[in-house]
Parts: sequence; C-alpha cells; structure tokens
Amino acid sequence: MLRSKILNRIRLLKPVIDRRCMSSASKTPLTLLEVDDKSGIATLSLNRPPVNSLNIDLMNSIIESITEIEGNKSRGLILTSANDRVFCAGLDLNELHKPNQERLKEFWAVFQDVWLALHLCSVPTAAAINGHAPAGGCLLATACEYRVMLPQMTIGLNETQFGYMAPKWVMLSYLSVLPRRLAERALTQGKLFTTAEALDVGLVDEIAASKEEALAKCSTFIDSFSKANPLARSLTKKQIREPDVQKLIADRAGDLKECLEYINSPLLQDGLGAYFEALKQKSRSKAGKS
Ligand SMILES: CCCCC/C=C\C/C=C\C/C=C/C(=O)SCCNC(=O)CCNC(=O)[C@H](O)C(C)(C)COP(=O)(O)OP(=O)(O)OC[C@H]1O[C@@H](n2cnc3c(N)ncnc32)[C@H](O)[C@@H]1OP(=O)(O)O
Repeated sequence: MLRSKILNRIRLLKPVIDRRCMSSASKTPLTLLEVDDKSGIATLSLNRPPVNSLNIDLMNSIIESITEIEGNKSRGLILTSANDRVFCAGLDLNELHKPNQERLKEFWAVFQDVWLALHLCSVPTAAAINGHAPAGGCLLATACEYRVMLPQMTIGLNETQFGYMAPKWVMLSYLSVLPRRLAERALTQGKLFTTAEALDVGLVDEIAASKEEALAKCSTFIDSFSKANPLARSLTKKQIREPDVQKLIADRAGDLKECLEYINSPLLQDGLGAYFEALKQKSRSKAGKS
C-alpha cells in the first residue's frame, strides 16, 4: 500500500516522457507528456517538426498518452504544441496524397480513434493553442472542453479550400462549439478564423498573451472542477457527448469506406496535389530556395 503510494508520488513528481512513438528521422518523441507534481495536471505537447502534421505515429502517440493520463490519475489534460508557431497543421497531407491503400485504411481508423480518445477522455481537457490550428488541428482543439489561444494565429475547418468535404463527425465538433448557422457558413467557406474572430464567435474561450499564460488559464479551467465528483463529472461529460460519439461508432466501417472513395477520387487527388505543391512552393520561397 505504502509502496504503491510512493510509486504514484514518484510518477507525479517525475515528468513522464512518452518514448513509444518516436520520429523515425530524429528519434525524438512525437509527444511530450509532463505531469505537474503540485497540480496533478498533465501537459501533452505535440512534438513532430516542422508543423505537427498528424501521421499515424503522432496520432498513436497522442492516444497512448491519453491512456497513460487516464491511468496515472492526472486531474486534467492540457493539449499544446512544442512548436511556437504551429499548434497542429492538421492531417499529414503525405498520408492523403497518392496514398498506399492499406496504409490509408489504417490512417483513417487511427484518425477516428484519436477523435474518440480525446472526445471521451475522462479527465477535464483544455487546449493551449500556441500556434496555427487549421483543419485537423482545429479538430483536436474542439474535441477538448476549453480553448485558450495566442494572438495572431488562425484556426478553423478549412477543408473546402483544398477541395475536401469534412466528414459528418468532424462537422459535429464544430457544431458543439458554434451555432449551426455560423458553423454551416464557416464550413462551406472553409474559413480560417483569426484569434480575435475565433474569440468573438466562441470557437475559443480566451486569449492569452503567452504560452505560459495560456497554460495557466487552462489550469484554472481544470481547477474549476475541484468541487465536482470526478466520476460523476466524467459520466456527465460522456452522457452529453454520447449522441455525437455514437454517430461515428455506429458506422465506423461506413465512414471509412466513404472517406476512402472520396480521398481516392481523381478530382480530389488532383486538387490536393496542387494545394500541397503550392504549400511546398511557399515554404521554398520563404527559405529563399526558389
Ligand atoms: C466524406 C469523406 C470525407 C473525406 C475527407 C478527407 C479529409 C478531410 C477530413 C478531415 C479533416 C481534416 C483534414 C486535414 O487536416 S487536411 C490538412 C490541412 N492542413 C492545412 O491546410 C494546413 C497547411 N499548412 C499551413 O497552412 C501552414 O503550413 C501552417 C500550418 C500555417 C504553418 O505555416 P509555416 O509558414 O510555419 O510553415 P510552412 O507552410 O512553410 O510549412 C513548413 C513545412 O511543413 C509542410 N506542411 C505544412 N502543412 C502540412 C501538412 N498538413 N501536411 C504535410 N506537410 C505539411 C510544408 O509543406 C513545409 O514543408 P517543406 O518540406 O515544403 O518545407
């Protein structure tokens, strides 16, 4: 009994670094997980340079970290980025453009899994959005219960801008934070909101001047549950989220089939190819390579 108490204490004191999913290029961990010894709040930092784009390994690392947080009795989870400019650039376009079919199936299933894991995480969740959060980056943030964002960044589900329609369950995340009329307009326009606009419409809850302040505001949000019974809180959250979650769970295979057909269609592949090339070109010109 005493031994397990001490072990738990050590686990809280010592930052836990997730080493299971490493970047193959640099052998650095794709997520960094630290648990604050005083508050018991876990901070999960996305750490896949250059822009934290979501490939299979990064998403698996996020899921493993969430499982670990739920197992180590952390009081809450703050999702943030180790990169000062980009919270998360969304899905890794390398996984969607000219994909290997078997890998694409696995990729899409893990994408569904990461959304479910964040959506159903039993502890309070908050996103400290310390950089741009387009598409899948916005999705991670909206799956959390609270969002604090740094100024002069952008956030939004911009899929229509690169020729994609967001799947139904992705749209549900937007509908959980935005009024229907606004969500419809923003989704069809593929709008990227500036930080100020995002606060104005309620896509984010607060603005912070620095990453430290964003983390502190997220901690304050998590502390706001100190008087709630953790089990009752978690069951209430699950109950409220149940209809959205069920829409995906009830037809995961159908969603996979629909998405694979959609992603593989020549028109979408061409559009995505052009979008990705423009992105690379922009990056090359920035680096003075062209
Ligand atoms: C019914 C069936 C529906 C099926 C639909 C299928 C899919 C849609 C549904 C799901 C929702 C989610 C979709 C997505 O997330 S798709 C990804 C969309 N992401 C974006 O559009 C963001 C693109 N990136 C940017 O805008 C910028 O990079 C940035 C994030 C604002 C950062 O800007 P910064 O100036 O700091 O960096 P660079 O632009 O110079 O980029 C550096 C480097 O990273 C590469 N890169 C950027 N984003 C991605 C990415 N998402 N995937 C892979 N690679 C990316 C970029 O090319 C540069 O690399 P290089 O080697 O060229 O230097």
